[in-house]
Amino acid sequence: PLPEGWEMRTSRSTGMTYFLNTYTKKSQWERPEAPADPGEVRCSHLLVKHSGSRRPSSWREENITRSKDEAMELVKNYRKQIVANDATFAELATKYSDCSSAKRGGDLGHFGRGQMQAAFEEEGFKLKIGQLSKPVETDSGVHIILRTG
Ligand SMILES: N=C(N)NCCC[C@H](NC(=O)[C@@H]1CCC/C1=C\[C@H](COP(=O)(O)O)NC(=O)[C@@H](N)Cc1ccccc1)C(N)=O
Repeated sequence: PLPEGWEMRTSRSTGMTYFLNTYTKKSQWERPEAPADPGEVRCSHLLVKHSGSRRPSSWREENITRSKDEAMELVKNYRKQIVANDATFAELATKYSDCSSAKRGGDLGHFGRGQMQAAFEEEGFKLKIGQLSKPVETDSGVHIILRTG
């Protein structure tokens, strides 16, 4: 079968088979090997900054001094609470995320490729809708990402 998100079509002019990415409506001749790239995704994230963050300050804390290891521990703990249904992603992001998106339960809206830092983009585009990422490190700090759209 074809990987997720692709459809097989026959060219009306040449009768040749081609493949359509049903998300971006782009087509290609080669048979796809991987699920179709969604073009853009919608994600929420919970960011825990640390002393090595590119901007070690946030709405929560003027001067962030925790170590990267402490940030990683916090993120793993938040992830455990979400997976155990002890708290929702939005509740924890609203309370603890060092990103301004905390005000929106962590929602970043939709974004395409080339907008976010590489590690964040890679994970965000890899997640299925509704899936929670493992901890992801960027120059901003340590994130957990929830794909919502
Ligand atoms: N929607 C966009 N295109 N906004 C520009 C994103 C820039 C991009 N940001 C990142 O890659 C990380 C991952 C997600 C958030 C983020 C970092 C920072 C926090 O880290 P800091 O910059 O203090 O190091 N939050 C932001 O940018 C926020 N404006 C994101 C946002 C907040 C509210 C509503 C929408 C988006 C980058 N290329 O640096």
